[in-house]
Amino acid sequence: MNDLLQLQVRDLEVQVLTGVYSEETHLPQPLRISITVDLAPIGRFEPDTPLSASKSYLDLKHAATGALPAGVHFTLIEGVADHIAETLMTGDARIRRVEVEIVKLAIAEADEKIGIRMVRHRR
Ligand SMILES: Nc1nc2c(c(=O)[nH]1)N=C([C@H](O)[C@@H](O)CO)CN2
Repeated sequence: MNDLLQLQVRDLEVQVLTGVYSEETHLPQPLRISITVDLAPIGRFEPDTPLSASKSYLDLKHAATGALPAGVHFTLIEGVADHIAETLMTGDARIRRVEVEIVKLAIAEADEKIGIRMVRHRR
């Protein structure tokens, strides 16, 4: 069985211009975004192992915030997920798999969670 290091950011609330319908196409709306990235870990992390031996989980947060293009409307939240996955994959060749979950907060009528989970593997 292969060893695995997963980095995560969970429940990040981000305002994104997204939506299929005309009433959604002008204003950003809140998405709750969670990301998991799979890496092959080094053989052992010692107390003094530097960050360069792993990957900063802050890079995941950046992919879902600052790296999203301002002013671009994503018709589907799948497009948001793919932009995040591509930012992470192109930024670090060690990443083997990216999982992005997005909940569209504005459409919940009670406490239900409506959205997607996308998994992209490096090819
Ligand atoms: N798979 C998806 N289904 C739907 C999306 C989406 O982005 N991906 N979006 C909508 C609408 O924008 C909806 O949220 C507005 O109420 C519907 N289905």
